[in-house]
Amino acid sequence: MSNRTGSRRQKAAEDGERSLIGPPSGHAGESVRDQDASTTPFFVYLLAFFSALGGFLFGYDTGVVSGAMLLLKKEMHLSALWQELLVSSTVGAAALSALSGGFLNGWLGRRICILIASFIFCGGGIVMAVALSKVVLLVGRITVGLGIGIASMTVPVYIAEVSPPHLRGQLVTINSLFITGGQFIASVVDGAFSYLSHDGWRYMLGLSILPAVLQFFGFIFLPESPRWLLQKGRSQEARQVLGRIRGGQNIEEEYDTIRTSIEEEENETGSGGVVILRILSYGPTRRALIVGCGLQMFQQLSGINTVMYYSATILQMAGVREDKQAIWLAGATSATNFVFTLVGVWLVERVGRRKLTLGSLLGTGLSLTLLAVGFLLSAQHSPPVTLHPVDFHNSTCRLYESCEPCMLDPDCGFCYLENDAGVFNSSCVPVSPASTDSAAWGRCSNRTEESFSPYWAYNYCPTSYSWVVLLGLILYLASFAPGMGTMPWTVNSEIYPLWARSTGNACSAGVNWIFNVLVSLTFLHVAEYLTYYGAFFLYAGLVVLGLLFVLCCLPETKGLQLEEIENLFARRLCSCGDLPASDDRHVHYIRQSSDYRPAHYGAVDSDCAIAYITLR
Ligand SMILES: O[C@H]1[C@H](O)[C@@H](O)[C@H](O)[C@@H](O)[C@H]1O
Repeated sequence: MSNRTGSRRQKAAEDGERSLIGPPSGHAGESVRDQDASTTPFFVYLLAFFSALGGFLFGYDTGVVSGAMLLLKKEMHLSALWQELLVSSTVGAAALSALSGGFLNGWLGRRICILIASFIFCGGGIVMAVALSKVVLLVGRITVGLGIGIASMTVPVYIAEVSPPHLRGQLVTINSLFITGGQFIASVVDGAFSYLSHDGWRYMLGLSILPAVLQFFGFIFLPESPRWLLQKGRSQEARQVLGRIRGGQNIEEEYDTIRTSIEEEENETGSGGVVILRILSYGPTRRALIVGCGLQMFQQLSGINTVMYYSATILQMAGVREDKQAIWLAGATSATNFVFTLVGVWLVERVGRRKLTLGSLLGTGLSLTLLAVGFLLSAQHSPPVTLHPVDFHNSTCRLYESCEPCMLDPDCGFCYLENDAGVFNSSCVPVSPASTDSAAWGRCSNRTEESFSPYWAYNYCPTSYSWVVLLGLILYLASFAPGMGTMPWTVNSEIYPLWARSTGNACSAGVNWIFNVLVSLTFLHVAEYLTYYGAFFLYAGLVVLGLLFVLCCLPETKGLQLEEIENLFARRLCSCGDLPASDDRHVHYIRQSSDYRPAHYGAVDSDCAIAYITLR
């Protein structure tokens, strides 16, 4: 450890002690640490609101497409490939732009990046609303994806940098609330415009222009992050902005901490060269990056987007047969996701990031297991195929004896009648090449609304165990949303030192989007090989790995100033044994900080001083 690092630690230790005692006498006002909600200026909330509109657009544009697709595939005669392209191209573009957003963020600043993102959102929205062909529509979807990527990595960083420490977790988590809020509003808009069978999709996709315009004009008047300004040597402006967002509080301590931290970071790691290489070659930032990317990876490996995407199918299994009804009820799924994200906002500063994430992972793992058991019971009691119509094309569908293997084959669907006694007169027939909504031929190729017309089940089987799956779905959302849905974004916004923050967030957001594409693109294939219950057992297993990862690697960042958090990664990432307290200065600092009980150390060997901190 260099002397400089030691000196910064020493200063941090002193700051920590100072904060325990309160501001020295003669201080002009409260320091930022001592603020509480009653003294937090309204301006900070305003900044958080306008930035989080980026999160709203992220949620809206990723969520709205499922409802729009139901209309689009009929109006534009979209093949399965085109449907897949229109959904995944946005997520793929988001991955690319999130990765390159790090450079833009460091170069142009947070504010300009948010302005660029909202401008791109407007452009993409307009292109989609007026698109006359599927190719133009694809261009629009890629454009909004570019906006989503930049917004997803910039907004949490901006909010974290302008927030006072005691509110930072809550304000950054509001961005996640806006993401799930965007997904919820998208499902309501989908429901409302689904009645407009001609051009309804134009309104669904185009409505995102409104929040984008609001954010663009809002940000013309809002300031740049003071931390970025100071890093760029624009100290006068930085001081002004800090004064403005702290609304008359004493900003000297915070200003000095940021400035000292920037100077020392430059001395320790140098200022030239490729940032990602500097991050990887410097221990504390390398460890932070592993934690940040790991959290984002496990967020997506928990299967959230698969569960959300297939919620309509799950509801159909549960007996919801009408398309429109399924769209509205899928809205209830995103509403549940939204409401439980609110619980996360409420809990983050009360229980801290680490406990929230651990609790969430535990619940997510258990509910995924319940989902898997529900699918297993449904598979074991899958209705038999009773009719075997002559198939002139010799498709594989004629070989199946029950619904389960039939629905797992992407080329087949289950056609059946149902009364109080259950399913009868059922057959397994090929799906129509034009649309998965009907069979290629036979009774289910031309269905009518009449009560004796057969049902067509594609991708699901009717089952009496649907309540287990439904319960699993609700418990899943209730446990995922408050912790795993929010904390990866929140923690990433705070764990990197200033020089590495843009690049660190770019990488971890990129990892999030890459795993998002991977999980959604592979789900149907995984289900084909492992069956639905196998796929959900697999996700549950991955969540257990995530639980171990968080248990061993995620330190608590609650209440610390951004400049102090780097210290938590000063030693090797530890595993979960216990080690007696040591005299290390860092440990001393953590122990003195008013937010904590004497620290609890987990370690594998004596080289490893801090693994985690038990909160009061
Ligand atoms: O944090 C968000 C949120 O949980 C969303 O519901 C999900 O769709 C996103 O992939 C995730 O990053």
